[in-house]
Amino acid sequence: MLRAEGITIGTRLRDVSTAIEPACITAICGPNGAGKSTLLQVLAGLLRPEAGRVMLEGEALDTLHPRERAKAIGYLPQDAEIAWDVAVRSLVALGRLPHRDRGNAQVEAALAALDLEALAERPVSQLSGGERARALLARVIAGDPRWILADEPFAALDLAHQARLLAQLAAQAASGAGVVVVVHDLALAMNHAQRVVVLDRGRVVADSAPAAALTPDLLRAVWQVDAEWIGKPGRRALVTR
Ligand SMILES: Nc1ncnc2c1ncn2[C@@H]1O[C@H](COP(=O)(O)OP(=O)(O)OP(=O)(O)O)[C@@H](O)[C@H]1O
Repeated sequence: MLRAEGITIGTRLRDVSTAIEPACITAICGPNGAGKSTLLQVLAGLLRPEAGRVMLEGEALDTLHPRERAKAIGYLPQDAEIAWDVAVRSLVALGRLPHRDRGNAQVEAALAALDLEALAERPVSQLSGGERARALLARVIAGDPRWILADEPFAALDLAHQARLLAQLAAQAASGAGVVVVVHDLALAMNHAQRVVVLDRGRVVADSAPAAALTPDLLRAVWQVDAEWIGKPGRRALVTR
């Protein structure tokens, strides 16, 4: 379990508690500025809360050695910058740093999972935005973390690569990883997450199975939109009125 307990950071997060479970996909949703990225950074141990704490599998996250934390948690920031212009394969291999091994098998598997084999020798400066996003995610997956925290991983991806990434994240969850994604696409959360945490102005306003969390009433209260879900479970679409 990855547990946030009473996290407060100014008005960005106000007494936020949630328990993220392994072996499933949790979506964090909410309007712009709701605190989603802030919460993800806190869960990754990259931002210290003013009050509250994060517990990773029963231990306080801030007591773990940074290398142990990096092995356990793979974090993909929103708009990640790449400091060095290395080849894609070398970038993905950086995901093995906490393990202090080359992890060739994991690197090749991550390249394949994100459809990057043909780009493996290309310098990252010569990638499109979506290709770059896939390379950064491959770096996270190559580290084989027990927890994957990804901030809007689908934002730059075309439809085919979105579907492929979803399948990849679902496979990681099926093999036991806890997957947390920040998403704006509520249909994606509804259809593919097992759990949805909704933030509004720094507070948790829903934390449950998607259909119970993303009700038309909540969409109206939080996003100020009149909308309804159509279609069958697992294939829902959101229609605004
Ligand atoms: N470094 C910072 N210092 C102070 N306030 C910040 C900082 N970064 C973000 N904020 C503010 O904290 C609030 C939450 O920001 P956050 O990035 O977590 O929102 P978000 O839900 O991820 O938004 P978006 O959907 O626009 O990406 C916002 O009001 C934002 O302006």
